[in-house]
Amino acid sequence: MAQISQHFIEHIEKQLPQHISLEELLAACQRPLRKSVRANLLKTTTSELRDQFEKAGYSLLPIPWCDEGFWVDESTQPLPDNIGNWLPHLQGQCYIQEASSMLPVKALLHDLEVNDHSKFLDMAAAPGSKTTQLASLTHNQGLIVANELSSTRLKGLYYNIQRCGLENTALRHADGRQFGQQTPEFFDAILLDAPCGGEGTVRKDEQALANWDINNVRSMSELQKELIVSAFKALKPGGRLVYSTCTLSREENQDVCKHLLMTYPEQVTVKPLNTLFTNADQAITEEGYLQVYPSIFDCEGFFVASFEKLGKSVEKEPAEPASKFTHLTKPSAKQLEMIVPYFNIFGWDLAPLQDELWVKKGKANTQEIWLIGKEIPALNQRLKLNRFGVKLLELNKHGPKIQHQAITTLGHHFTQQIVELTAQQASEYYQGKDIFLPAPEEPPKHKEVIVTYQQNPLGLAKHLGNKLKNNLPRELVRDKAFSELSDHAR
Ligand SMILES: C[S@@+](CC[C@H](N)C(=O)[O-])C[C@H]1O[C@@H](n2cnc3c(N)ncnc32)[C@H](O)[C@@H]1O
Repeated sequence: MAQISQHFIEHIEKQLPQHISLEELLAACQRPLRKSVRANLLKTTTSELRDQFEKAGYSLLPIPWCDEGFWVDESTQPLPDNIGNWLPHLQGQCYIQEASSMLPVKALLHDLEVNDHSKFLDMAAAPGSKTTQLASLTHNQGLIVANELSSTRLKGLYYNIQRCGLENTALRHADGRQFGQQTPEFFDAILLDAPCGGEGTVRKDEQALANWDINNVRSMSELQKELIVSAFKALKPGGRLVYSTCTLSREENQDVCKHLLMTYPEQVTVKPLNTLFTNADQAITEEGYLQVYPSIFDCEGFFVASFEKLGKSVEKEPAEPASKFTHLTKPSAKQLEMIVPYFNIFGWDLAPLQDELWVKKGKANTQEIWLIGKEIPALNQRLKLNRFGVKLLELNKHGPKIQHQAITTLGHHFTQQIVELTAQQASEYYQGKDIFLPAPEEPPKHKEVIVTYQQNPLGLAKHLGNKLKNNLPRELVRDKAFSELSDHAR
């Protein structure tokens, strides 16, 4: 049972809009949260994912604001706790994401024109539910900078970005408050899913309101105000800023938005969210923000506000560029003569992307070939990016070797050297095991093969005739990987 501090109850009672009853809110806080999942359109379709759940015996309910998301009815069988080890999850076809947390990206993209030059910033991005949602809905178009302050959480973000096949995302490990100064008026759209008190998460975390303290709310609000101003400065005139939290207190929501409006009275306007989805008006505030209480729509509490930038907020030119691509060089003609034919073996013609190839010095006399989007070099002049690009190859004295990240991120380009696995074999592959072939066959001339399951690339293996030698990176091995959801639901 959720423990709810009396101080919180007294505080929120004063702030509730007329149509929200305190009793209903407190009762909703005690109900367990419905689980929801979102299809990653970079790796599957919504209907394919629905089929996988329905085949396992689950009924699904649509989420009104997210066509790719659905609630999973657990009344007949619960979802397994270790759903992260389920093959479609490991392959990045789905993301377990709270329904209301799917709102901010929907608001960010609502009527927004997106093209290959669009620049997005996800200012507080880990563990990546919204970064991956954004890339899924924009089909890897443009460039996303995913920033995160916590180094521990950055690792999870990187894992999810790779798992979900994001090609266009650069990671940054910095305080979001730096962007306004370092990249003024640079991004077309910015999501600030701010660090917050998490009051809306009590249905999932019974302790979320146990030790509630107004002082924490106030200090969080100060940080959020600095972050929103930084985000606004980093936004191009005409650009879109979405501010969101999973908390309920006005101090961390409306007051933060008010601070932005008061700081830039001439340059900012609210984009009302009342038409974002059918029934959005049940959650709309008088300012045009969405304030989802756990008692409406039966999900987590969430707050979402959307703004448009009308005019410049920064007069000064940005400071000198911070860093250059000092550790990267362009491939030589000789290297290109090796790289391009090598990828032809896998059925991918890399020649049109030659301008995006870079060489980096690897470990022990190896060289690495990276594919780095055209927009990144200019951005890296301004910001020190921590991780970017897709590692395609390692070159050593034995020749080139294709890399795992190339397979999972760019797998759709590869048409040759493919071995399709059964569900059982795919689970064994993720468990780090070699796959013994029931009928030994002549190994192909080129022994490196891409293993797929349901046509989705899982990684690399070496075809030795009687077995496929597992080449999955050790850190991605999952001893408990499984293929059948229903077998694990008990
Ligand atoms: C609400 S969570 C983000 C959730 C994420 N957007 C998602 O959907 O998966 C807020 C994140 O902000 C990070 N954070 C805290 N202070 C920050 C700061 N000053 N700059 C950037 N990120 C910060 C936290 O570590 C946390 O990961």
